[in-house]
Amino acid sequence: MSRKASENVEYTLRSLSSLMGERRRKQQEPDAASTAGERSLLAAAESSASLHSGAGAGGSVGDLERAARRQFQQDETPAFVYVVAVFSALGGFLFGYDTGVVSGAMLLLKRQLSLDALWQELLVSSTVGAAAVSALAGGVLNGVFGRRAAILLASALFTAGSAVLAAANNKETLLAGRLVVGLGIGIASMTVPVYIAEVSPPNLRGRLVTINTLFITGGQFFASIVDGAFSYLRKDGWRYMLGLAAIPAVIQFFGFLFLPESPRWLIQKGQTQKARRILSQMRGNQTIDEEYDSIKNNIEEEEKEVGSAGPVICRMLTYPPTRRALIVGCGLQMFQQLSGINTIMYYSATILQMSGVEDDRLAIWLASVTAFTNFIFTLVGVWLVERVGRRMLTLGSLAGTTVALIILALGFLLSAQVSPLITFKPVSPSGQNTTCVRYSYCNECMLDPNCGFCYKMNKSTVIDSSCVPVNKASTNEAAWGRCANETKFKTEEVFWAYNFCPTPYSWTALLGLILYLVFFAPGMGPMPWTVNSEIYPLWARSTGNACSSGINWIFNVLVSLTFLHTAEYLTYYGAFFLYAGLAAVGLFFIYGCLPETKGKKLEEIESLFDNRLCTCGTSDSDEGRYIEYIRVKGSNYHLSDNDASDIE
Ligand SMILES: O[C@H]1[C@H](O)[C@@H](O)[C@H](O)[C@@H](O)[C@H]1O
Repeated sequence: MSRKASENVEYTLRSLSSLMGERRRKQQEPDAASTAGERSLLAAAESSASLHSGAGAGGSVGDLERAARRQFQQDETPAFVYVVAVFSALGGFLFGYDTGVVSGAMLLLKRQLSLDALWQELLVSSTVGAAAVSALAGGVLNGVFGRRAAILLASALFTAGSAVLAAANNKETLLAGRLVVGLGIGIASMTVPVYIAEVSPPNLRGRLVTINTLFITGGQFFASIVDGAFSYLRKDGWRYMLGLAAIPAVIQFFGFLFLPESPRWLIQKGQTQKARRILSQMRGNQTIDEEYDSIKNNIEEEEKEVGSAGPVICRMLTYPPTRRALIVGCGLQMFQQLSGINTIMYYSATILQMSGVEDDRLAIWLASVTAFTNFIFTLVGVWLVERVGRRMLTLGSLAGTTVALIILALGFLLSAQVSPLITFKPVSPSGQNTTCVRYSYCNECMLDPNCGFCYKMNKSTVIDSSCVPVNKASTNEAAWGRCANETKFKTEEVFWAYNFCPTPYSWTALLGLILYLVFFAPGMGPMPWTVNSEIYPLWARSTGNACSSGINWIFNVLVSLTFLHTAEYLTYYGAFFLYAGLAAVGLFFIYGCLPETKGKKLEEIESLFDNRLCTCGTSDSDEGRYIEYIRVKGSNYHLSDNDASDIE
């Protein structure tokens, strides 16, 4: 057992035996009510043990331990913790909404403000870029001003940004609004999981933090519905799409004016009375002495061990346990993005079009089915996280994601192999040269962002096919020729495919897409956020989360900006095989390096990183051992194999 872990056990035993001493002392005092309360608790535990084991009142210590555990689980968590978690998770909702809504808004914006490709790219990526910067800077903000101030600032930024976007009259103002919203997203993405983790009781922490990711994917789903609904409002529909985010932002802002600061941050800043008050509010009928002492001792110990001089990031990098935690946290966030979630979400409409969905608007609605799948399966993650634990959930999820990526890549590979031949080469009306006429097959034409595929169908065979320039103002039609007028497609019996090719293998890609979301959403989606909120000691928590969230956003930009180029060089199937390869590397990393944090107190988790990095798969870690608390005489006890015998 590591030094830190043994100190923890020692501390727990010390507090347990002193409280036991107190218990015996008090038994002799005429405190009838409390003795009766205590007896009833122990009697309940014993009778429950006998009931479940059939061993009678003298059942084994194991039975008693199990019964005590059951008893503890029946202890009510006050509704206040849930209220706090939900209000904080509105930050996640805004993160999801603002990153998701832009694709639909852009369809309308580019027409109304005649945006060229560069401006479209700027308006989408500026938010993610700003989020990366503010997530990194959010560490200092969190450390100095606290979690509550950071969340208030994020909701103020969301509100201001949404108002600017709704009222914008030119592209420059839009860019400013998107940057402000991005700053809010970055701060929220790193603060909310930390705040929720710090106010939650250990047995619910994973579930409550995962709710934040449920809100992210919920925000993305809601954004896709709003996109669909307002896409009918050709003029100014985008104002509603972008401005609606102000509503949850204002709710969160006013909510947080009344919600408390994280007790852990307050203890760190020496505001102990306030911290005790908030902690008891959060724990309801459970007393807080042990939790409070353990946070306080931990802070003092850390200060002795690591010191408090120099920037936190330097201290983190020179102190092996936090350095290892940082590598694990950043690695998880990096592999989340490298497995391509945002490309999959973004290209889901294309994948669906490959499967024969021709109507653009239908494709937008179907994309909301993708977002819905992501959302619903994140809910499965919320359910599983406290059952199977973070490690198993992440490993299972990434393994499934890798297989799904391979199926997706195979779908594209098969489609490329039967890609329709180009049989008709029309001459450009203006006589200008176009690269599109050079291609012989649809899959070459599809990878050129300037060209689209125009064809007719004879039963299930593609005929009279040509590769022609796309209309720069609307990718729904060609620049000239048979496919130049969207409204005439039906009468002329022609079809237009931009970014995809008609294929009989679309079902394989569709299967890959669905499997991808089913596997990714419960584990790889939420776990990087959840695990990062738990693995750093208090002094390093804001900085650790700032770095790992920054990595998440940096890789988010990198993957989305490089996807089209990667697809151009490696083709679609090459790009998805590449993601599958990266996900497989991630699988080894997680297998070796990610310890189980389920059920542990935040103060105990640091000791999981005492051993050499990447020995988790083989080490004798406490994996699978569930640490629970039982309340005896109104005190929280840490129940372990050693101390169970102390309980009569
Ligand atoms: O955890 C979230 C979630 O999976 C989202 O769907 C995705 O868009 C984000 O990039 C990710 O960080």
